[in-house]
Amino acid sequence: MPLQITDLHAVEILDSRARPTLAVTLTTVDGARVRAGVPSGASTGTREAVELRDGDASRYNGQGVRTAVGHVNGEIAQALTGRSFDSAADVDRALLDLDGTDTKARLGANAVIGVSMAAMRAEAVLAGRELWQHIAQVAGTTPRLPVPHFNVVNGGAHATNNLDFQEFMLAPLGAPSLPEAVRAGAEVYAKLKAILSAQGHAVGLGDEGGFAPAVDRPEEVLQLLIDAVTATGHAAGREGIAIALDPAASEFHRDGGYDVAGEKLTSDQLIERYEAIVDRFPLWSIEDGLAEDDWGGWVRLTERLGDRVQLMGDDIFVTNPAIITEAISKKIGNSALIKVNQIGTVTETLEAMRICREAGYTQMVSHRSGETEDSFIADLVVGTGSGQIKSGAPARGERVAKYNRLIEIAEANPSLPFGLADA
Ligand SMILES: O=C(O)[C@@H](CO)OP(=O)(O)O
Ligand SMILES: [Mg+2]
Repeated sequence: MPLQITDLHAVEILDSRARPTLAVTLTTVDGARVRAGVPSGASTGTREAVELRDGDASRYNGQGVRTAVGHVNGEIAQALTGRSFDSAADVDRALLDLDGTDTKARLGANAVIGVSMAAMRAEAVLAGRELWQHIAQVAGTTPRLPVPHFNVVNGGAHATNNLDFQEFMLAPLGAPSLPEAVRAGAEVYAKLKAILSAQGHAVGLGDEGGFAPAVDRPEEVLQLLIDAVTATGHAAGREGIAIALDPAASEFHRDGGYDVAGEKLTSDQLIERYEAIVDRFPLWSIEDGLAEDDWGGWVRLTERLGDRVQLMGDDIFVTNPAIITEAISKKIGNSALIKVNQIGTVTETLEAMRICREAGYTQMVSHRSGETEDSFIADLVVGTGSGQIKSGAPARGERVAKYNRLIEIAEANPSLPFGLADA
């Protein structure tokens, strides 16, 4: 069914960090009316699509996002309304043509992704399908419920503590179902809070809803997580709850070295540190273990640890089909983090995921540290069957909106498989 847009409208709203972002409402001639909220990162890769954004909270001036909102309501609305598109992918192509840059810097990647997400939603409504079912149809994939990855301790750019590693996640790989995985995550989260409190730590939260204790050494945090897992009666490891890390190493890569808990490490020393961590803890995945510009280090990291753990590229790959293709040819990592606003259209996101699938790279769909209540990524992960999602802690509305949508899909579709997908 053709997609004929009669109205396109953006409004400036707030993200979960009290910074401006935008929501786009799209109406079709058939009366479908859908909305999409645009997320925004803090530890962004330098090669991400370029959003028109404001500065940090202290420099909030509303100018960047206001410009993006103006582009949706002006130039983009003018170009798209009244036209009939064969598909949401056609809308994405029109957006790319209209922007005319490689990075979406002119119209703003945040303006573009908002319209793109809304177009995919509208197409699903017109096809009479749930969004996840429609995405599976468009991508030619087999739907599956993912293992949620709960970021329960926040550091790096997401918290004001001195912890250099950014994310410590619980991955209930052994859970029998999605709702049970969410329940397990919530149980351990509550236990971790109790353990931290009992040890005199503050239990304030970082940007993604995880605790942000004043602990510097990553190994100490990992031990706390394992204590919380076992104290709730779960097995620590792949048969129960495993651990996933996102050190976000670009953020502590300075002057050619890596600053970890007061030490300056070379790439190889940091790789050795990861090997020791993998020996000692039930770690199953490391995202951005090295910096985005340390491609040589990434090759060695993959040689050393690629058979033992998932090595996922986020800042280094930025959901970019061309960069992922190059990285695959250089045997860098074995997995990609997938963020729709990193590349800027849903079509290119699905293309990045297809390239990964064909190369045997696993994929994890991800939120951003600045989020809205939009749960698009829950449908994206189910529809593409990629088997893994991260959406922060099992707390805070903008994070649980995604987990709750997954529970809703799981309850309504008991025959959907749950768990990791084959690479
Ligand atoms: O590094 C990351 O993986 C993300 C999401 O957790 O953080 P940000 O959105 O700040 O880039
Ligand atoms: Mg990351």
